Amino acid sequence: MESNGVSKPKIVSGGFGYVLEDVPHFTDYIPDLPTYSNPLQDNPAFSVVKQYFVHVDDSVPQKIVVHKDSPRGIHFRRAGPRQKVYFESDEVHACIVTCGGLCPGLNTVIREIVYSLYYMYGVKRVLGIDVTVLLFHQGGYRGFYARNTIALTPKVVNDIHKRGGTILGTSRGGHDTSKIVDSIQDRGINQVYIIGGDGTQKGASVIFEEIRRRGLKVVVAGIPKTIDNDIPVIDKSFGFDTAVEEAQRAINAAHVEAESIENGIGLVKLMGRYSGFIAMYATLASRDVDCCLIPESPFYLEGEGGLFEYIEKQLKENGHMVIVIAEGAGQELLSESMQSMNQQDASGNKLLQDVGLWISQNIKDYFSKQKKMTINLKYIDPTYMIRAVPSNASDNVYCTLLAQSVVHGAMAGYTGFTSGLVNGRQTYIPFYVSITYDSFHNTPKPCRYAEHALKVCVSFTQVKCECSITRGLLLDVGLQRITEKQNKVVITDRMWARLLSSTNQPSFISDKDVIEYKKEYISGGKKEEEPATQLLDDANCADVVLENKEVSCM
Ligand SMILES: Nc1ncnc2c1ncn2[C@@H]1O[C@H](COP(=O)(O)OP(=O)(O)OP(=O)(O)O)[C@@H](O)[C@H]1O
Ligand SMILES: O=P(O)(O)OC[C@H]1O[C@](O)(CO)[C@@H](O)[C@@H]1O
Ligand SMILES: [Mg+2]
Repeated sequence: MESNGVSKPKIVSGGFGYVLEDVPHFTDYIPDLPTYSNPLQDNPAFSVVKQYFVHVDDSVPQKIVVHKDSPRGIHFRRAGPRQKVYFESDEVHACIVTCGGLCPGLNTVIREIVYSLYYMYGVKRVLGIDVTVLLFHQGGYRGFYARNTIALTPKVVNDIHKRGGTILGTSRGGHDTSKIVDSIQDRGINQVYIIGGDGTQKGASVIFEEIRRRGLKVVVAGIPKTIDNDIPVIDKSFGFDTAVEEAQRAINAAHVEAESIENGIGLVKLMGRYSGFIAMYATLASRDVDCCLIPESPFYLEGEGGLFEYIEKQLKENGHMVIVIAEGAGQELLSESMQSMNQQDASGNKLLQDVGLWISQNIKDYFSKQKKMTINLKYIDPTYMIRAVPSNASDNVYCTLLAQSVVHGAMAGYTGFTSGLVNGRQTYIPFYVSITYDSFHNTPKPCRYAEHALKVCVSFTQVKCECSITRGLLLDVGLQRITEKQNKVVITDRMWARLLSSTNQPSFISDKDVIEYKKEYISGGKKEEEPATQLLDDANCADVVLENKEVSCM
């Protein structure tokens, strides 16, 4: 199972191109573990449910739109309770940690993990990794090094879902794998629930590898969190709906302001560092927005087809307009006109310059210099408001299902996985480690040539790469399902077309650019193949999955 101390993906192949990307299990590295009957079978709430336990062979397809001859493609293990569990109730010592930025629903997930452990599995020892009770606020991974934790009981977490934020606190940076695993071992923790975004899941994955290397019976399970909805594979991230709903209030205010004054422009900046999902969905939901600018769709200001021309036209025709801009949009324009900051946060994420202020100033300057018309621009920045609110009803239900699923998986002895919704079904998605084992150079360094082959043949543990660099040697490949790349709005997809047709804004791209974009993203040109946008009705169509045979990467 191991290559250079890193576990390989568990891939199970079946008929008609069926591939199961399975999750690790204790039995992969600890022999002769005892099993126990699942206590849920005596729980009156569940024992009446027909076929309550998930069949061992149940899996969920990643792509549900298929053609007559499509192979069955990639599948994930279906989440849910198993007949046999690998822990006795009083043996479990669980802990929960929240990392990265805030997101509506964090407290709901914490609450529901505690409730599921207590009331479904009779587990009484659950810790929150948190030292916010002390002077030094250090939640997140940093919290592992501090000696302070908080005991989480149903009473403690009873009404936390009504509050925004996370009762455990959070942090960026400061991930030290061996210190974290030492702390887990010292405290006798055997189930670690890690709630966080792409960075957090990468951190969880290396924690899992270290735990496995030490041969510990400790589950590491992730719950994906990101307000930007930039985690691939899963349908959408919890808190996203709440954020979009909250953004409506800012857009409404911008619309009211703009409408009430001559040549009024309401400009709203929303979160979305690299992915414009919040801006796109908030725009589609509102119908008052005349222009939506996102990181995935480059735009320009001056000249024919530019933003200024469109603003002028809108103001002449309607007397007002509303613009929504994602925080990561137009960053290349900003760095052209301002000194590039190149600063990073503690986790290494690039700190962005404020595009909202920048674009407001540019619009004002343009109209005052051109003396074309007097405009009235109101800039609204609800950035943190949309993520600091408690989760709405549908996100609360979603968080509950995620939490219950992750607890069922942990009790069943699965580990090294993230719990996620795929095509409306709860699943367990393996972390894997983002590594390509380059047997030519005999190093675990990622080999970009092999990664290229991986793009074509993602589901197999070995590919033979014919490129001149690796000279036909076999390469072991692994990929980090959840964090291998960021989920982004695909601007050649139907959803972005729907947005363009609802706002009537210019697409800012020429036909030539579209052809180039398609060449790069769609036809497997120099950039990787882009997945269809998640959250789409036409997403998740089947790709052709190649046979496990030689793949040319040139
Ligand atoms: N490659 C990595 N390996 C190990 N730990 C990491 C890695 N990337 C990030 N982390 C750790 O994960 C934690 C959270 O990362 P980050 O601040 O990027 O937030 P995130 O989980 O991506 O959430 P958000 O959605 O807010 O960006 C930090 O403590 C960081 O040190
Ligand atoms: O200011 P903070 O807390 O680092 O978080 C800001 C970032 O977090 C996110 O919400 C999620 O990554 C981004 O959209 C945003 O840029
Ligand atoms: Mg992140």
